[in-house]
Amino acid sequence: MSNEGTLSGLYPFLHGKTQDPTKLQTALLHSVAEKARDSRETNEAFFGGQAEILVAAARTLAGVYSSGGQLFSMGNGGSSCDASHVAVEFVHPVTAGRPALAATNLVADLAMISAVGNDLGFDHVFVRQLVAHARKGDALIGISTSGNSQNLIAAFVKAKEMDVSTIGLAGGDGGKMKSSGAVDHCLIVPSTSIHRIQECHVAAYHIMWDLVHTLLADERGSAARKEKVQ
Ligand SMILES: O=C(CO)[C@@H](O)[C@H](O)[C@H](O)[C@H](O)COP(=O)(O)O
Repeated sequence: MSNEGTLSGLYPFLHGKTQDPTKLQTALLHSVAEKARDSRETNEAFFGGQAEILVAAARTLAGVYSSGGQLFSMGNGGSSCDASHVAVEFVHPVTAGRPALAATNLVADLAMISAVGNDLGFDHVFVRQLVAHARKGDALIGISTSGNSQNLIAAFVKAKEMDVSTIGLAGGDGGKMKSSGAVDHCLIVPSTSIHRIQECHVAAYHIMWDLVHTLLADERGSAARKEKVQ
C-alpha cells in the first residue's frame, strides 16, 4: 500500500547533490501526484472494506450518548492531536444545529500525564484517568497508527473490565489493538505509511461523528412521533 520507498530518489536533490532545478521541480511534482494517488487508493480500500465496522462503532456511540454516557479519547504523537480533534468535534459541533455531546481528551493535561508517567510509567497515563473519570456505559476511542502503543492497549483492557465500550483506529495489521481482543470496533487502515493512516483516521472520525448525530436525530424523531400518536 505504501509508496514511501519509491520516492527515495528525491532525497539527493534535497541535499543539494543534484543542481538541476528543472529535474528537481519534475521530481517534486511527481512526488505530489504519487502521494495523492496513494492517499486516494488507501482511502478507497479502507472505507470500501470497513464501512460496516464504522457504522457499528457509530451505533455503539449513539447508544452511549442516548443513555447519558460520554466519550473519552486518547492517542500518542500525531494521534494525540487526533484524539484532541475528536473531543472538540463532539463538544463543539461545527455544523449548526447539532447538539454538543460530552467528550474528554485524555491527552490534554500535561501535569497529569507527567505525574502519572513519572510515578507509575507511561503505560499508565490513560488507564489512571479512565479509572478516575469513566463509568459503566461510557465509550473510549483510541487512535494508533501501529496499533501497538502500550498505554492505549492498557486503557482498552481496563475499559472492558469497567464495561466501557471501545473503538480503535489503527493501521498496518492492527497490531495489539486487534490481537488484544479489547477493542469492540477496530478500524484498520490497510497501509504501512503513517501519513496515509493518519489521513484515513481523520476521515473516519469525521464520518463517525456525522453518523452519531444522524442516529441521535433519528431517535429523537421516533420519540416525537410516538408522543404525537399517544
Ligand atoms: O506520526 C507522527 C506525527 O505525524 C508521530 O509523532 C507519531 O504519532 C508518534 O511517533 C507516535 O508515538 C506513534 O504512535 P502510534 O501511532 O504507533 O500509536
